[in-house]
Amino acid sequence: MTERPVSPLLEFDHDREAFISPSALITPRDDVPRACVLTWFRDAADRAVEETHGRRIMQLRWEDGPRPVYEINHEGRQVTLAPMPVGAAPAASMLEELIALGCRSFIACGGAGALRPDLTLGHLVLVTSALRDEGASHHYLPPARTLDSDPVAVDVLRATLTDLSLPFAEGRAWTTDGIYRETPGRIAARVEEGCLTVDMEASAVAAVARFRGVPLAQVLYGGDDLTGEVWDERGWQDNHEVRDRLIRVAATAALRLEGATGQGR
Ligand SMILES: O=P(O)(O)O[C@H]1O[C@H](CO)[C@@H](O)[C@H]1O
Ligand SMILES: O=c1cc[nH]c(=O)[nH]1
Repeated sequence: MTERPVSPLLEFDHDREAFISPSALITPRDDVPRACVLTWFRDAADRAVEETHGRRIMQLRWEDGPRPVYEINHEGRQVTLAPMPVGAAPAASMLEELIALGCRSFIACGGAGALRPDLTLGHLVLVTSALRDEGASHHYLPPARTLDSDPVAVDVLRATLTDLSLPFAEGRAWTTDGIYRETPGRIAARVEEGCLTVDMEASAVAAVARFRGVPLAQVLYGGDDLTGEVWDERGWQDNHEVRDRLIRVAATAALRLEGATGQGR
């Protein structure tokens, strides 16, 4: 009998061809901006569309309802803005569809639980690597604890944050499928492994981007606080100012990344 690993997630399949291919389902469109912002801030995405006189380009069809994809106007150019679903697996599949649609340079912005006391509410974190405590990335890359972010995309995002005089920390994100299983022991172990934040998608979207050969970098802001005796929610999801600003910063960086990697049309 074949020896099987203890978890099916450790059983990586190197075959690049899958039965259902996003490029067979989705026709690439010339009118979709190649520079793309992925955001988990649905509220701020709606505001950005309204404020920049953007438009809905299309709706991706999903079983739990349509997922809109927008185009916003930024610095006199167009950028795709994709409100992303929460969770590693849905986010990974949505990114697949955006790549099939024709998007080519990606900056992701989201919020995350803070694992270090200096990550005050709204403090930015440039993700340089992610700890793969989720399932989705294991369908794209061989098993490993961590995944480094794309170095070119990280450089562009770092330069953008610096040019805009925005203070930021940089380091590793802990991506988990188990938001309600962040136990004290697990948190301590992840901090020991160098994680600054905890989120639910960073390593999964990084893995899809690596697999498909598109550049992607991510910036998160310090949201709820996991460093104390008890959880401090800090009202992190009401921080409109930082969420609106992050979408603009991500759009600037996505356009720069498009230029830096020659991904423009
Ligand atoms: O603001 P976002 O990026 O959604 O951040 C985090 O918050 C959600 C969980 O509440 C997950 O998506 C996690 O990644
Ligand atoms: O995934 C997440 C996001 C925010 N806060 C958490 O504790 N976990």
